Amino acid sequence: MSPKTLYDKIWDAHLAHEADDGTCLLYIDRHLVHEVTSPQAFEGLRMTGRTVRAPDKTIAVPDHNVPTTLDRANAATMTEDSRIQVEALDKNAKDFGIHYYPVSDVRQGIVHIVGPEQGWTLPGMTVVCGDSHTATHGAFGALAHGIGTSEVEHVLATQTLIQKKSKNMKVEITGKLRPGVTAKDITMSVIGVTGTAGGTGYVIEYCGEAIRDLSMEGRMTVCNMAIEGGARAGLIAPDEKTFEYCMGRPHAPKGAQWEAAMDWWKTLYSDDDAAWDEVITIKGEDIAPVVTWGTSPEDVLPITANIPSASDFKGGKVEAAQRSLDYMGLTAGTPLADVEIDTVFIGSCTNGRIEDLRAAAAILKGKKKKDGIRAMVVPGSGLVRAQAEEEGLSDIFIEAGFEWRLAGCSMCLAMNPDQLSAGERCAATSNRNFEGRQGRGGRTHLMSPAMAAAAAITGKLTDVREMM
Ligand SMILES: CC(C)[C@H](C(=O)O)[C@@H](O)C(=O)O
Ligand code: SF4
Repeated sequence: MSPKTLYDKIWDAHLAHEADDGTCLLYIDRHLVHEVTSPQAFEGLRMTGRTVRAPDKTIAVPDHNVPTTLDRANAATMTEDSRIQVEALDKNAKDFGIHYYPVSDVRQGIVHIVGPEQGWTLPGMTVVCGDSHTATHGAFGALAHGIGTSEVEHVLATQTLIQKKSKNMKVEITGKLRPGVTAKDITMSVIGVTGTAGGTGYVIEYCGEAIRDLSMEGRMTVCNMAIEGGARAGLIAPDEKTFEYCMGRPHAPKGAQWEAAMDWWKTLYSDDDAAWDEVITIKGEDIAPVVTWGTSPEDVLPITANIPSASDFKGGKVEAAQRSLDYMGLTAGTPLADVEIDTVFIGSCTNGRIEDLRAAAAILKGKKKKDGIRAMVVPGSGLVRAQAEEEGLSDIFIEAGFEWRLAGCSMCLAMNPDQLSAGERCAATSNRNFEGRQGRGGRTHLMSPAMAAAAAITGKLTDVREMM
């Protein structure tokens, strides 16, 4: 048999049909659904009298529009548009008989945090969701694609997806990370190297010692941002950590089924002599704690750097850099560590898991946020919130002056009441920083949870290593 990459193996195992022009039909193991990209898809089924083909493999949860304040059970906390979308999901989940975690359920949260947490996401699966950050699930060695609303309807109706095969890219992070450097710094640094278009046409497999050393939470952070680098999906080969994370989860296989699954999961790695269309290697020791200065995730620099000038760039990027600097209200040459912030947001599907909250709490313990800073921690799910409370992390956040919220996408994007106002500058642990992402005129600097916590204390972008 010819050698295969992990992507090739999962692809081949799910290929239902291949047409002469290379268009393929893939079988889908898990379909995750949220309230933003599903209403028209369910409407499409209704209009044509179709049902959901595999309700047992279809899992829905509202996340983008839900308020995160304690009074959110009161519908008046939502805008009209949000309420319509959430109520539509409530109704569609009931009418079509799919798995559902409503706002009132402690298991509710961001779809990409709930899937793995409940054991829906497992190695070797194909996972889709009408959401670009479905890439997150690749951390389990699952082929996880974001899809559009018409594809959501197609998967609901047929449990298959029309796809063309992508190329294989290997991104290897060798050796160890230095202290203060996290999964978020890895994934942002990779985009700093490849650019936001570098992954276009590829599925990326992340590997190397620094990736192996990451927890499952960290691996999810890395794969989460594969899409920000333009890739179709991100993948990490499953290993003992993956199996241990999955074992005993509510929807993971049990007993003999677990053993059978393990037989397949253990074959899920890229063969030694597999062919790669592109290989990128980064030394773990070369990665620093990074922040973004501009309005694209590729605008990444170590926290010790200065704000660049437009003339540092070439071609079309010159104008883009100037526009970014103007929008961000930044002056070239200023040290990044001198940039003052107004707001801190710790959360999102990139960094809203328990380990992220632990990392932020470790920096904040016994300290207070700077006066005048608005700071919030938004756990990625109700279960993350409960665990953080049990571990005493919520007390650390509250004593430091943070708001301790309920689960949702929150300030990651401006679709719910948690938003920046014009000109407000935010240290954010999310994954996108384009103009208006967190609210019209809002300015976003992306970074790790530990870096965001450090910024809350000083009121500026801060090198977390000075606080360790
Ligand atoms: C609303 C949704 C379609 C969108 C996505 O696909 O990523 C959102 O989750 C985001 O992060 O911008
Ligand atoms: S947390 Fe942000 S990136 Fe993740 S799904 Fe929600 S809006 Fe998208």
